[in-house]
Amino acid sequence: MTTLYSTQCRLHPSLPSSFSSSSSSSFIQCVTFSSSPKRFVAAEASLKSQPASHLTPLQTHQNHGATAATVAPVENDTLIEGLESKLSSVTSLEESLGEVDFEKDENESTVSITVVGASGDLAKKKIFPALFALYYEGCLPKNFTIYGYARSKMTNAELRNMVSKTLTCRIDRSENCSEKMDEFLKRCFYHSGQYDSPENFAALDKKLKEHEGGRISNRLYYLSIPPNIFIDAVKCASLSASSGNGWTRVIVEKPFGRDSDSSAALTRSLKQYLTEDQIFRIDHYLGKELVENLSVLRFSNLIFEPLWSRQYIRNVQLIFSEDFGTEGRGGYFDNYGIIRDIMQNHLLQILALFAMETPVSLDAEDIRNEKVKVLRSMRPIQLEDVVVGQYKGHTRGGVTYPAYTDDKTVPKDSLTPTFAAAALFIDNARWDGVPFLMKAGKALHNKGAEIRVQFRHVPGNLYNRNIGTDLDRATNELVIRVQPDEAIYLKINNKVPGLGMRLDHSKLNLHYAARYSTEIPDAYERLLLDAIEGERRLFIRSDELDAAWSLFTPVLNELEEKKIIPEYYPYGSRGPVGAHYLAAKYKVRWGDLGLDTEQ
Ligand SMILES: NC(=O)C1=CN([C@@H]2O[C@H](COP(=O)(O)OP(=O)(O)OC[C@H]3O[C@@H](n4cnc5c(N)ncnc54)[C@H](OP(=O)(O)O)[C@@H]3O)[C@@H](O)[C@H]2O)C=CC1
Ligand SMILES: O=C1O[C@H](COP(=O)(O)O)[C@@H](O)[C@H](O)[C@H]1O
Repeated sequence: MTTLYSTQCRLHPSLPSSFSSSSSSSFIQCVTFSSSPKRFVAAEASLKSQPASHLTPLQTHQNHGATAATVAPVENDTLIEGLESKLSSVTSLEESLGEVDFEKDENESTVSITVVGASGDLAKKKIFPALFALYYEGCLPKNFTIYGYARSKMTNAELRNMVSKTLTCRIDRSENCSEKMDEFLKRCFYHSGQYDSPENFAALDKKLKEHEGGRISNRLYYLSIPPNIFIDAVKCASLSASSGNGWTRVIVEKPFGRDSDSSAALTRSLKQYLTEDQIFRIDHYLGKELVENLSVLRFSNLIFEPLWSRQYIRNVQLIFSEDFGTEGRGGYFDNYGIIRDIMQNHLLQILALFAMETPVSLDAEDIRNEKVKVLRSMRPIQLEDVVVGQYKGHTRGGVTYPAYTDDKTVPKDSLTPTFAAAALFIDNARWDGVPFLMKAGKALHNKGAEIRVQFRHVPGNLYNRNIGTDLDRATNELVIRVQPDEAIYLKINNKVPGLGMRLDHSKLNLHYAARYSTEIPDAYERLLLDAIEGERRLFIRSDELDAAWSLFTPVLNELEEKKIIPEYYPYGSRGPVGAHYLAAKYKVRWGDLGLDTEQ
């Protein structure tokens, strides 16, 4: 096989002795890509004060390997059964799995990834599987170690057993899957400790140093713990387990506070121990393939950008729905509600990317500057422009679905919204008067996330007095289906073939499963890789966060102070009817009603 190589370099700031120290010294990381499966060969060289503009940004985790063959659905089942049987052998891993004998070259660097809260739901469900996927794809650096850290008592073997149960291989490239899993698990270790114990973190530091073997050591901490212990963990990691000669970064999970004040307090506390550059606030929706594609769609296609304004767009809809309730997370959820859980972060981030002006470049700061401008141009949200709902129990087909307040961790009289719809406006020249409608809910009839862009009427439409289709309703609509079954489609009016003249509303459809044979990476894969590479584009900067909270805090306070009673909707329904009145107030019809959907 011919192997093609290309090398790209990026400047990394190095923070030698503690989290908060600043240093003018930097080093360049060069990564060589090849078309062979082992395509990631990292070499790092020390360099002082090289201007970042001299460097090409890295784009590592795209597909550089050979294109995989499409696997027919019937074969997938067989493949999955095969993987399951391989997995069962991995689950019996013992401590004897042994540890990796890294080659020790002091000029090389290492990356140690510590998952703080490794015993928890997110770590098991998302973080370890994403790390394995990166390893499987050859995207992790050569010398890496993964540590799980939590209070639970576990041996390395027990952690490996736990982790192995959630690992899967790419369906389209399952070669050597169980060997890859074994290799990966050999790089996983566990350290039990308290989140507020400098001594326990010092013991972790000692173990990390043994793996790092005197080389340049880069450390990534993923805080997969409840927010009330973020600061304890950051403090201890900072004081006792930061890198001595490389970078130290911390990924912080949401929620970042519950309003402007608590968020600002969290940022202030984090900044006692970390610089802004070290904080990677994750919003996993930014790592989703179609959300990342938004900018590509807008800025690399001539046909969209000229239409992207109040002149042609009538309204924009951002819709999130889940067909299950808060099962198992009611304790967390009741303190936050759907507006904080989904709207203030995931949907607002999408809105900002959707509405921003063309950034100066693809650099993180240029993109984030544009997003902040959008957020700061937004009109304060009026209580009359918000509808809240809460799901109630429902029996269908002999199955009883619980009410939100049936959850034992939720107070019986809770008013916390599990559904919300809101109308938002951006008071700038591009978007003046265009309603951005958001809708998010749990325990609805389906699961999905999408962006719908409804265009204006065709002026003086020749076909208006026609002809099979009500053209007042059949305006163009661009739908970006983020999940599931990713797609981008444009609804257009088209002549029905035949001798007569009849129009129908059809779709130009870019359906990812049909167009691309590769599996779409999970959002956490992209974001973890970016954090390892120091790419901040998809992480939230503190001023973005402030602007997002400034927008939502007043209306959240008003909802709580006025004890607004949510509109109750049955589990599994389409949500409160109030959402339709809200849309109608702005002469909008929700695009996800299903009446004109998807042939
Ligand atoms: N789960 C999910 O789908 C999502 C989670 N998140 C966020 O990610 C973070 C982790 O989520 P998740 O894994 O669900 O959280 P968990 O509730 O599962 O907590 C993670 C771990 O933290 C420790 N822990 C839990 N509660 C406490 C406590 N009160 N005091 C000290 N330690 C505690 C436990 O480990 P031990 O007892 O072993 O120390 C637990 O295994 C949270 O900030 C959450 O909001 C964000 C998006 C989605
Ligand atoms: O952040 C969160 O996201 C999940 C939905 O994420 P998805 O990637 O599965 O769409 C949501 O269930 C959870 O309540 C929220 O905290």
